[in-house]
Amino acid sequence: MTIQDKYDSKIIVALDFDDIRKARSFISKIDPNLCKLKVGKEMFTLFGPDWVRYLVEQDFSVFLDLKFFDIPNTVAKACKAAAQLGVWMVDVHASGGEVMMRAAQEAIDSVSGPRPLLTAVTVLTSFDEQQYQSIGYHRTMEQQVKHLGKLAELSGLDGIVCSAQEANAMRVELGPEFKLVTPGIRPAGSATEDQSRVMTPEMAIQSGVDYLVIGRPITQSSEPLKVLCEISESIKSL
Ligand SMILES: O=c1ccn([C@@H]2O[C@H](COP(=O)(O)O)[C@@H](O)[C@H]2O)c(=O)[nH]1
Repeated sequence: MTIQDKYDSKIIVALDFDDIRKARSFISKIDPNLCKLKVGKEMFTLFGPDWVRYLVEQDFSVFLDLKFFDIPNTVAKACKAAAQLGVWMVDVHASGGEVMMRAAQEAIDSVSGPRPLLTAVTVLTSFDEQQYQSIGYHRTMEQQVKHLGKLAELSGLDGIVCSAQEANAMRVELGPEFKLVTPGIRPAGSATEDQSRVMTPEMAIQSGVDYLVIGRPITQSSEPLKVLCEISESIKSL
């Protein structure tokens, strides 16, 4: 049984702050009904598991986005440790392969109580076709996302991290229950920064995405709460 999703928000705010006071100030203004939270490599490296535990204690659904990619035993142990923190979602790289993903799933299942969702990163949303080809894959990027999505499904995972641009095709390929988690979300007019495969929140929801990961357009704004509420409102009736 997976950890119950008590709150139905589809927005996951990427908490990529280097200053814990700023992160705490942002969190003090929101509540778990409004959004879920993602802790990635920066905040985890700076502030560690105590920061994750704190967010879980505040009743937020936390996505621990450390994108594990290593030999099966190492990834399995890391996933087990993540599950013990009480997070709602954790991820690995699908490129780690079926044996690694199955080991991660089994490790998470071995933890008593409800378990986190386990998702797999397909092709990073910062990649465009040219950057992707430069690392030597023979498939097109969309074929590769599809291939890794199928591999994640075969390995028993709950969903994938992909770009919203691939969501329609992945929904057809992977069915209605498989979770589609999409970074690279940019409200109209926002800077794309290092993201290549982007989509607006409204279009992403209409493409069948389950969860929108949004970082800088909210966290770097002078009015983060206002931006978050506007995005939340814009997808409410979709
Ligand atoms: O393919 C991926 C996988 C993960 N990410 C993470 O999502 C956020 C996006 O932040 P923005 O500021 O909205 O660009 C960030 O934490 C990434 O590590 C991703 O962007 N793409």
